[in-house]
Parts: sequence; structure tokens; C-alpha cells
Amino acid sequence: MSIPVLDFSAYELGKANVSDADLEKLTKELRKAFIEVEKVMSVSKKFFSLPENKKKPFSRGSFSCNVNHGWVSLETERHNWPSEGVDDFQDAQVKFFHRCKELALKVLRLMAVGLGLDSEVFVNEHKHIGSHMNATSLRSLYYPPVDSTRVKENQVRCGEHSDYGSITLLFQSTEGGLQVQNRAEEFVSAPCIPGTVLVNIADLMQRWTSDVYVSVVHRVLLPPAGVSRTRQSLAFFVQPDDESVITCCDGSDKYPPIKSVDYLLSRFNDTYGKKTNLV
Ligand SMILES: O=C(O)CCC(=O)C(=O)O
Ligand SMILES: [Fe+2]
Repeated sequence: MSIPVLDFSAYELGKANVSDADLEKLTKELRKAFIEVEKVMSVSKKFFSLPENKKKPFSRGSFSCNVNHGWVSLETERHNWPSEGVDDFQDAQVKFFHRCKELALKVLRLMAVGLGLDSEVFVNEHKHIGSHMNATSLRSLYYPPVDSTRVKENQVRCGEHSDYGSITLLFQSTEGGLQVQNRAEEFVSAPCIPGTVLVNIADLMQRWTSDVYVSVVHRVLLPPAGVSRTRQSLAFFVQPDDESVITCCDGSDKYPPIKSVDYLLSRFNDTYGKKTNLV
């Protein structure tokens, strides 16, 4: 699976007017990037694994509507706070935090519309980003150069996990190293395209949408032996407001309602030691 790359310029930060048509187009692309690509991949895979005689009736050339439609058999075709010591650290981080917040709200709007929901459904539960009533955080990561003679067994840069909140905006340096798991449970390398922001669906969003938007398992491996390269990234972990109760938006009871802060704390306990039981 390749990771979809969308042009967000129609709805970029600071843009005052966005036409309904542009917004609708971007909403569809976003929905497709989050859901439909995987769907198409999986049905295609099913089709390809059928026996030859089941595929033949759908061969290219047998559709009167379009000569190019249809299946082509093999071999047919020839063709990633310190306020002292670093000037402007705090100022830069705070400004960046607010820009991320605005971008995240935009993405959340489109995600809601993409599900046929009111555009503000998710945004309404993210009213307090940047205050003590919301746990959204900006994490700045730097992975130092690696001395391959001192690497421990099975050591990685960041172990496989999915993020806890609604979405994560990830900004990565060009060295790469991030891998994301597709629905076939294979890890694929995320490309580092300058100027792009990687959007990860996180676990609360998966619960919220009853598994329509599925959270992504990801990891960062060490560079190959002998390669000392560093990695730097900025992760903006978007979390619903502490007191928001996340309930399946399709009205189902696939996941029981849970308070955002309770969910986050239980996940932190799991990550940092204590075990909690959640449904
Ligand atoms: O270095 C990265 O880009 C991954 C960081 C990450 O996944 C995390 O902190 O949750
Ligand atoms: Fe992560």
C-alpha cells in the first residue's frame, strides 16, 4: 500500500474563503485516503486470488462501455522546552502549537463531513486545545546517531504502537525511518515528502467512528548497521477535551462511552507500567 498524499491548499491555514466545491472535493479525497484505499486494496486482492477461469469473464475487452476496462492477465502487457539555552524555543513551540491546532481542527471537520456527519461533530469535542482542560500535546523527537557496535538486541527507535487520541499530525525530517502498518499487517515505510504533514488516525477516533477510521500502528526502526543517521520529528497529538465522553457516532454500542481523560490515563498507565482494564 502506498500512503496517500493530499493537496490541502484549498483549505490551507490563513485562507479566508474556500468554495463549497473545493471543500467537497477535499473532503472526498480525505475520506478516500482514510478508508477507501484500503477497501479497494482488499477487494482487488480478493479478485486477484481467484482462479483464472473465474477472472476470465472480466477480461479487458469484454466490456462494451469501455474497451480499457477489465482484467489483464500476467505477462500480457509489454511496459519521517527548554526556555533557556535555546533562543526563541518557547515562542517557536507555542506558535507552532497554535498552527497545528488550527490545522487539526480543519482536518477534523473534513473527517466528520466525510462520514456524512455535521462538520462540527468532532471539533465540538476539541474546544479546549491549548488549555488545562485538554491534553493535546506537541512532542518534539530527536533520535541521536546510532553506534551499531552498542546496539541492544531487538532495539528500535520507537516500538510499534498506535497513538491514543483522535488524530496525530506528524512532521518529519527527511532521514525517514517511520513505518506504518497497513491492513494486511505489513509495515511499509512512510515517505518523507518535504512540506507534507502525515496524519495518523489514533485510537479514540477509531472508537468514536466504530472502526470506520482505523488507528494506525507505526514504529521507527534503527537505521541499518553502519549507518549513523539521526531522525527528528514533531508529533502533535490531538486529544478530545478531558471531559468529553466519546460515544460511537453511528449510535452503535461497539465501544462503551468513555471519558477522554480516563481513556488517556489508562493508556499512559499501560505504556508507563501500571496495567488498567478497559473494554
Ligand atoms: O519519530 C516518529 O516520527 C514517531 C513518533 C511516534 O510515533 C510517537 O511519539 O508516538
Ligand atoms: Fe506514535
